[in-house]
Amino acid sequence: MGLVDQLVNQPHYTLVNQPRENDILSHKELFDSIPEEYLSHKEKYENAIRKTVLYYRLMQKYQNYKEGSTILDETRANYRNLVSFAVFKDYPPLMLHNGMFIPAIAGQGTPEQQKHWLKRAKNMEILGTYAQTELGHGTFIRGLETTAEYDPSTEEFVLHSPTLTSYKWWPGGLGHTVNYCVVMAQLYIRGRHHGMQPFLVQLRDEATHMPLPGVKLGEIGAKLGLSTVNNGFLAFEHHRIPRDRMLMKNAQVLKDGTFVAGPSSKLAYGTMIYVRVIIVNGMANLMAKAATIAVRYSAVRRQSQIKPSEPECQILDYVTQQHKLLICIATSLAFSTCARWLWDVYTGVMGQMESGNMDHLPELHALACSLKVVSTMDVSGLVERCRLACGGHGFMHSSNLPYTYGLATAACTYEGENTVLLLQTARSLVKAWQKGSKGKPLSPTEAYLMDKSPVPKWENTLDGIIAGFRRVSAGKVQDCVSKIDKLVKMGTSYEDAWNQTSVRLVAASEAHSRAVILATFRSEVSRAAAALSPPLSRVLHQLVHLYCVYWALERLGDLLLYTSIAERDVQELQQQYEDLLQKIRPNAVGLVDAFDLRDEILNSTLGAYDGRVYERLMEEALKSPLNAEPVNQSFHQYLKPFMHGKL
Ligand SMILES: CC/C=C\C/C=C\C/C=C\C/C=C\CCC(=O)SCCNC(=O)CCNC(=O)[C@H](O)C(C)(C)COP(=O)(O)OP(=O)(O)OC[C@H]1O[C@@H](n2cnc3c(N)ncnc32)[C@H](O)[C@@H]1OP(=O)(O)O
Ligand SMILES: Cc1cc2nc3c(=O)[nH]c(=O)nc-3n(C[C@H](O)[C@H](O)[C@H](O)COP(=O)(O)OP(=O)(O)OC[C@H]3O[C@@H](n4cnc5c(N)ncnc54)[C@H](O)[C@@H]3O)c2cc1C
Repeated sequence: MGLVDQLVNQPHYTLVNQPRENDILSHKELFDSIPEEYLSHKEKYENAIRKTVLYYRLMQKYQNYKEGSTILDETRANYRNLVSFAVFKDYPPLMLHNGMFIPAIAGQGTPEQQKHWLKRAKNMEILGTYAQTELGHGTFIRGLETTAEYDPSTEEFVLHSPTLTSYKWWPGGLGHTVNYCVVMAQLYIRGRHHGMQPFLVQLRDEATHMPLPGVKLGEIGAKLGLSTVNNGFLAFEHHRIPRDRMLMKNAQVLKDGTFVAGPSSKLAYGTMIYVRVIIVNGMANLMAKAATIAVRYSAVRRQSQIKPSEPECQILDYVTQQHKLLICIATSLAFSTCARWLWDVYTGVMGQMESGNMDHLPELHALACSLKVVSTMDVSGLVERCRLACGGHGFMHSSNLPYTYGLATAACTYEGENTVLLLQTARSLVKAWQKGSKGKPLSPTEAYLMDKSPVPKWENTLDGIIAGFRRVSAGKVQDCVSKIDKLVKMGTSYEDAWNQTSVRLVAASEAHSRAVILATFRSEVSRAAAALSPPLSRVLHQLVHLYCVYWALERLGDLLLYTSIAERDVQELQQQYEDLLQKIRPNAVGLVDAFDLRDEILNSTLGAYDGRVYERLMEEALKSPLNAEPVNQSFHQYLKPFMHGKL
């Protein structure tokens, strides 16, 4: 399906904008009469549960899960991601149920386990989360302390949290919502350690919802965002579960305690790769939402004059405002394009692994890490830029930009903290360099590292810019390898040499990611454009061009170091950029309208389609409980005595 077909006809569009009678968003009981900002911490959660039940009941009614259609396809349709923005400004308490619990069973369970548990989970008969992170460890998975000791005499695993730092900490929905979870624990059999394995554990009684004996549960408290996700803590006190609760698709434990290893110990980490792939698309959606809000507001808002003789102009006519916002439109398209490309890579590798071929897993891991990092890093920064571009009204919760920032920035940390994941990709790049230097073939996305041709004359074209970013990445990787080799030759251990080079390694990893993103965005749009009308093809190519030139200007230092770009090229690039802003400006509102995000999904006083910004801001202000009375009781209780010197 071409790019714009994907844009306009993505599955979720058919689901979200389906005929009125089936339209979930037409059910107004899903929405809040009182803005959730005015609810207490506890009320917010309870209201979120109310809406969750309504939302899922409607989803099950309207979004018929085709038997055999995997949760991966449904999630890919963006359906939940987009429509849930309408019902929940933050993510719902069941975000992890669909986002990780079900995918973990699908990816780690045997066919029998999938048959039994996936059905119950998809029918919402049980609710689950994914419990890996602990109070003391998030990144360093091998350092996690929760244990699962196999007892062959009873054919059970004994789960235990030996220390406070071993308490599971963060899993969404864990506090008070879910009654099951996939727990990642260190497996021991007769005192021997068999690595991290996934266990499907019941936490609460299915009838009373009371925590089971030996299970301690609670929520971790107020956070920067995601206030309705009910992130919680979990501790086990020698809690016993049957042997068949270890998810045994990859590794198995036989009745007598024999451990049968899987093809790779890293397969237990497979759910994280899947989620990182999904996050890239989620970021594209968040960017589309913020860009729609900020661009529409910038078309409505008039402020100051460009010429004294003229009326106040749309703030979108300021080139500085175009500089802030047009890259946001291009960024959303870039990441939605890359997300579909990465999803196809993911499904391809999963298919190969089903037949035992693990060869492409390392490249997929490196790609998933780097694209998850760059998409979350860029979108967090650009959503904040959208907020700032809307002045004071962008600071209002009713604009929905602060919430959108919270959703984006959280993803810089969860599913692998960004620095750590860039170092993972760097690990892959250094290994590729070392492999290529021995004449061995490299993976398709890393093959450019071995381009030893002389640095060509710089060209201010898309090909020239993409080739330039590849030169930067290859140059940075080579510098890292040289520094590490030099340190090791001086007697430094490889590990210390790696750590001393890690700032450069992170930069090399980001450069590689940008080279992949620019090339993918460009090629996918070119492929789609062939099927489009000339005007549409032209504007999409303008966005690709803007995206490439923007990042070339953002990374000038690197290009000056590793390519033959000269001063006059830079001047020309800057002019190209400003010309593109001027060309795209007339289509800016049409482009965000093409994201086709309904008012209910935008959930924003500034981004509504009718542009009645001021009326909506006032409507929302009057919903504040403080506006229910002209004088608040605190005047009589505190201020008046204080002002009269009596307090
Ligand atoms: C807007 C949002 C949009 C959408 C959202 C929708 C859904 C989202 C749903 C849920 C998201 C919400 C909440 C998030 C939930 C979580 O956060 S779950 C917990 C996530 N935690 C992590 O990601 C932990 C990060 N840490 C790690 O991954 C690893 O510890 C490490 C990779 C950093 C280091 O691992 P080590 O064991 O130390 O090993 P290493 O020596 O570095 O690497 C060993 C080899 O293993 C390879 N490898 C590592 N990880 C993987 C993997 N996942 N898959 C495959 N291979 C892996 C690595 O490459 C090494 O290989 P070598 O050949 O080089 O040895
Ligand atoms: C909103 C939210 C939801 C979450 N949901 C879940 C969930 O549902 N289930 C779950 O299991 N977890 C969940 N998490 C936890 C999340 O996966 C962890 O926070 C994340 O993996 C980072 O681990 P950490 O918090 O221990 O930070 P650390 O790993 O302690 O990182 C702290 C700092 O140390 C640095 N650092 C750590 N290791 C290295 C290294 N090797 N090299 C260089 N620098 C390093 C990091 O870069 C970072 O700057 C969630 C987190 C958030 C914020």
